[in-house]
Amino acid sequence: MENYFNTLSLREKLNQLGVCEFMDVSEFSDGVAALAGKKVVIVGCGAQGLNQGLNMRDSGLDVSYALRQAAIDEKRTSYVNATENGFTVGTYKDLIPTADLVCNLTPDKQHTNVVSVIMPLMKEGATLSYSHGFNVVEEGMQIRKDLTVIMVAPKSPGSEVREEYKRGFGVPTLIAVHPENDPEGKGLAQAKAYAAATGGHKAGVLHSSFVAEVKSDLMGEQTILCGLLQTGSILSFDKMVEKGVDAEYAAKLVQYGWETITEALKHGGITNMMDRLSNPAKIEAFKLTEELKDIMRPLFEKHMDDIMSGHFSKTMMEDWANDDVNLLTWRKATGETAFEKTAITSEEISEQVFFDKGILMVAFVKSGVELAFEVMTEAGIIEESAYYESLHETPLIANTIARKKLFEMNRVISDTAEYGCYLFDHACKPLLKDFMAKIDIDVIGGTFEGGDNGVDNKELIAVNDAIRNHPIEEVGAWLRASMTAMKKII
Ligand SMILES: NC(=O)C1=CN([C@@H]2O[C@H](COP(=O)(O)OP(=O)(O)OC[C@H]3O[C@@H](n4cnc5c(N)ncnc54)[C@H](OP(=O)(O)O)[C@@H]3O)[C@@H](O)[C@H]2O)C=CC1
Ligand SMILES: CC[C@](O)(C(C)=O)C(=O)O
Ligand SMILES: [Mg+2]
Ligand SMILES: [Mg+2]
Repeated sequence: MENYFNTLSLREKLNQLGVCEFMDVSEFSDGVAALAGKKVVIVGCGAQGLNQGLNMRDSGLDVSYALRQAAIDEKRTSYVNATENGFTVGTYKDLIPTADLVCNLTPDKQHTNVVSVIMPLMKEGATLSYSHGFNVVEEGMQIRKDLTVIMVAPKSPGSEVREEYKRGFGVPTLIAVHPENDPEGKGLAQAKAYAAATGGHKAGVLHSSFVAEVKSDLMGEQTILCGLLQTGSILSFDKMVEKGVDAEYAAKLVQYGWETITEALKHGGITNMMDRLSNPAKIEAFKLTEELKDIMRPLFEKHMDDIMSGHFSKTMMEDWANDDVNLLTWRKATGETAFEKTAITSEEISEQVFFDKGILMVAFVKSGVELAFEVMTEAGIIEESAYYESLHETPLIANTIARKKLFEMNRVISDTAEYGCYLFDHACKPLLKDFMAKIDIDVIGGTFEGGDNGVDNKELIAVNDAIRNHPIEEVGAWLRASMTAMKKII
């Protein structure tokens, strides 16, 4: 097998990277009809498997779970999750031959093994689906020609896929049909029905390609979504403790700070997040952001370049073949950071205080979101996709840190995201050494001395203009407006 993306001509690479059409909610008027009465078998019952399955069943689809024999025999969490929720569970041999749609929701690392075992069991003309295209794009998995291959990729952790559905909504979702496997031309209709069954159509569906989804998803998770939140957590906490802030207070400010400040992104983008600061603090956060962007831009570009060339996937797969030595070493090191180990204070921190004492964290978010967006779009990823993979998903990942710090984030995200997160974090922290040496508690954990709160008018106008006119603010405004409009119609 060889990297599928790298087999394409430059023209075809650019074509597939540029596939991105925002689908109007009216395109989902058939709802789940294309899958009604069909047998849906999900392989794997983890973060995405369980939550997507619950949504699909509630949307009227016939869903069961095929688990590996050992998971059934040992009554592993996947088995318990599926059976306690009243789903039929069986082995691959029991269920795969009966399936019209097989949803492969096992970890990416296992896809070649799993697909090689289930493919011969699939009936003629059935459909195989993924929620991330790594196996097809980076490993070049070849799928039997009679099978249709689709992708329905929620831009969200599995837990929020379920929570949003229960609220009567959904999470933005990318759908695609693999151009090499659409023998009957039914892939798009089925992908739309699957997205509707998970609630994604109520939040915004992008008709994308396997290639565009993989390259943007890997970039988002490695940089702003997980990598930079990890780096920012560790550096912010360590700085506060070094400067004498109570460690338990510092731990709370960081653990809940990301969630609180990024909530402002959901409502009004970076503009709104920055507007939550006083004028002098906003100008200071802006300056810190500009410095951070200059320092980190080459690292963001390296991650994008390595993802595009296949170097990232090649080296991660080498680690898979080497018993995950890097992943496990990095995971252990994360667990041993002082931030992870410090209990949090019971002292209340009010919502505004997270902004006022978290100016550095605001700067980390702004710089990471903008850099990820800029570098992705420069590489040919369409703005809407880049928005979902940066600004939109940051608050959803921040929620996981609020639950149980970095451990929870790295548990909930996929194996590829966890690997990429550590890779970025280990490269980023040394890069920020000189920058962090200059940081004091006026921008993290303490009070910003804004004097009499006065600012220079011209400087404030220039800063506000720069914030509001970043391209991510323009695309974000209309995507958020579409989400709100859909919420109102539905
Ligand atoms: N995590 C997320 O929120 C997101 C994930 N995705 C994508 O969704 C897919 C699933 O990821 P995720 O939900 O994180 O996966 P999980 O790590 O949560 O694992 C899913 C399930 O796979 C089973 N499994 C593990 N190894 C094997 C194997 N060798 N054979 C068969 N089953 C196995 C496990 O059950 P058991 O060990 O009991 O057999 C587990 O229940 C991936 O493609 C990922 O990229 C997309 C968007 C977000
Ligand atoms: C951000 C990580 C992710 O891509 C996701 C939850 O969308 C993943 O692979 O887990
Ligand atoms: Mg993702
Ligand atoms: Mg991912």
